[in-house]
Amino acid sequence: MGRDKTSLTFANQHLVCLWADDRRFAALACSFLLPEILLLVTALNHREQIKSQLRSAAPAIAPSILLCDYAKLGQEIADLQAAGAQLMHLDVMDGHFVPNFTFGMTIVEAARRSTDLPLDVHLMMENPGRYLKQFREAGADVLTVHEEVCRDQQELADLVAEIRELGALAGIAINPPTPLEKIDQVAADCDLILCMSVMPGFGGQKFDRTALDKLRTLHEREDVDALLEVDGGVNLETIADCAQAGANLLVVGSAISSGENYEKRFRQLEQLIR
Ligand SMILES: O=C(CO)[C@@H](O)[C@H](O)COP(=O)(O)O
Repeated sequence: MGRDKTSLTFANQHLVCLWADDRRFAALACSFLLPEILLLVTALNHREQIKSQLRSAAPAIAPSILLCDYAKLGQEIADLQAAGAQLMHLDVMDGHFVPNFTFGMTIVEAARRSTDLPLDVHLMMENPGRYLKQFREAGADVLTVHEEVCRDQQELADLVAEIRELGALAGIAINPPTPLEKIDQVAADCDLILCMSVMPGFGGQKFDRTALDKLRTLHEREDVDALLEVDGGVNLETIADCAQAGANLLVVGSAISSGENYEKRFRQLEQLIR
């Protein structure tokens, strides 16, 4: 993507020179640039469309497929959608950043073929920049990277820019011990902020209430237009507090997958946030 940006800037500078020289050359240069411009416009449109879809659904439950039965993934996703899900949350774990493995782009791609709902892909991994394009091509609509894997806020900002250029919503996630100051310079320029309410890696952990203060602070910041998401230990006891604190997207894993009837569990949870 850095290369694309450079080539665009380079081409733009030449366009200006050529325009001064000869308008026919400028028109020719324009036609070379058209595919790049169309790609940028398509990416922008997709991102805006998914963002407004999620904004109108909010507050929305984002079921995590972490604990689902992967032998029947398509059916699990269909059942969650029938129960009322308006997006799916997919947890990618690399065994380095978190002490657990899950899956990569093949499962994201399988999920993509199973539903038209937005796929919210949480990258719990080192070096996410290496794989952003592949996850996007597999069908991710939201790509969330962790602050903790970045050297500094500039690296985080670069990942955000790259995700946006790929046409996905750019999310940044912070673990419970990470203070909001660590994302201060990027918060106003991303599409989603995920406040983890457990240390990432496993479902079924106890909710950490420090996430609520972060959500409240972000919700009050006028310069932050990002969707606010919370993940970990969100269940019948904690979901109302999360919504009240300003969470737009509430990731729920075990509180849904442990129940036999997804629809009933969905209704119970939804009643607490409406
Ligand atoms: O990211 C994670 C776990 O690290 C999750 O998305 C889990 O799937 C949430 O599971 P519960 O805490 O709701 O059981």
